[in-house]
Amino acid sequence: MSKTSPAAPRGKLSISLEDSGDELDGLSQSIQQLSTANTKPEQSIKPAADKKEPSSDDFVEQEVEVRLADIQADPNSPLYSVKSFDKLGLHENLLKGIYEMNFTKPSKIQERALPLLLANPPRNMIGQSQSGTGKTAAFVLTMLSRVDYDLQAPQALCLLPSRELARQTMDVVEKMGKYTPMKAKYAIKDSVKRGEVIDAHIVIGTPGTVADLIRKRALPLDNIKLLVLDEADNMLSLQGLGDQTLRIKNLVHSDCQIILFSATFPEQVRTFTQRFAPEANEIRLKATELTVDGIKQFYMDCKDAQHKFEVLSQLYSLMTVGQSIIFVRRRDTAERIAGRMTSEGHAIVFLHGTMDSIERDKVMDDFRKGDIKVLITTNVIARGIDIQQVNLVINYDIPVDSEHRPDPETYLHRIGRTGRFGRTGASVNFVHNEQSMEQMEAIQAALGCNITKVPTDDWEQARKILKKALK
Ligand SMILES: Nc1ncnc2c1ncn2[C@@H]1O[C@H](COP(=O)(O)OP(=O)(O)OP(=O)(O)O)[C@@H](O)[C@H]1O
Repeated sequence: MSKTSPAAPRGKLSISLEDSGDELDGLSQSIQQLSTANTKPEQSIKPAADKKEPSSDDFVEQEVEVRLADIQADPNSPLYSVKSFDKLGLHENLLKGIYEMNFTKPSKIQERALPLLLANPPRNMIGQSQSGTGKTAAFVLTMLSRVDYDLQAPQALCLLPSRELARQTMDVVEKMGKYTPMKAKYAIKDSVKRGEVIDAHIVIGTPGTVADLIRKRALPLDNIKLLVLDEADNMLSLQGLGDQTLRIKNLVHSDCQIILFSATFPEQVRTFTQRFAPEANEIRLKATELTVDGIKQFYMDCKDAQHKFEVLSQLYSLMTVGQSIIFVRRRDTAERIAGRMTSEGHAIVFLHGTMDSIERDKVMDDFRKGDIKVLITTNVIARGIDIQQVNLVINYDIPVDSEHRPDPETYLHRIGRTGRFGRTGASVNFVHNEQSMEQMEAIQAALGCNITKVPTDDWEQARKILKKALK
């Protein structure tokens, strides 16, 4: 695959996503690009058969695009960039895939990370950017650019924390790689037949299954030149998947390019990430830059645990919500609340980690298609899941870590299921006693964000506040 490669950077780079550098100079150029970018690439690629009469959906889509263009022209936005995709050193077949996905301009993380990721000799990367700002495209395009399509063997291995995220990432790989001869394969539960040896160029999986396949010699690692960890802080956390991830990393060549991406890199994993990906180029956010402006954050003060359910039920009776995700701490709570909501006439499904693969896939597919509007779940899908129609996230239980300490990272990932790529959304936290109030306040202080009260005794007022935020 021929590639117009940008000049390789000299030495290690450490960038803050908010540093301005050449951005102001590029503003007028960027506005010019926007006015042409919106029409040019899509028109040349979309087949004529796609043309149809405008429907109300088109107007919604157009509105988002116009707003997105404004946001992408704002130097303070994480979606801002000065360059177009054509200037990032990508192969034309990948550009075709990108434009067919209706991406017109890169986001800040894409613009900054891609030239570093594609430079030769390959260099490790630790990349941080807010939720919903397009990190997936950055590492997917790197995998698709780096593999040798003439070699039928796994060359890029992408590890992520959940089956659902693996499936979503595969979808992006297939769309972006549509005009390449790439082969990609899952390494998730029930995806590889007994006796099968994976020969796909790109492998996407969860660490447990990947480790298992390596042990069974079903996943050869000799040609792996790229190891990607999405949700890297989670993949490296010692209470979580850190052990398995480290074992896998120790089995790949020492000169393999290591790419770590996440919206969060808490202090306690920083040293470990730097050891895991030595000499990496780093793109970091400050603690105060982590929240996404488009997500309005609220809380509702419930009288006790029982009242939380009444408030939830009332909320869904009064509000017209697009799609929403309710997060709870425990699997049994998810099932119990789904049962009670269903008996009260609300259409809701649950998803958690002990369900079998077929059930999980069906729930997620139904929710993604929009057949189901409300999903209640645990932290299993707190990270990475991208469903643009989700405009409300409810923290039925405030997120805490395994030692019951407030967990700002999980909070950020959970609320980040809405407000994707410049869209607006709302999150509502339920507090019901002193402890949960303190936990929420600790999260608010850690992130320096504003969480506004919505009354539980004046539903007309509550409806107004939330309706405005959900617009
Ligand atoms: N340049 C772009 N132009 C338009 N849309 C984009 C662009 N890049 C990404 N998107 C879209 O933005 C959404 C969010 O992207 P993505 O899922 O990669 O975010 P993320 O940064 O990985 O978020 P998270 O931290 O939650 O995992 C997706 O729907 C994706 O298709």
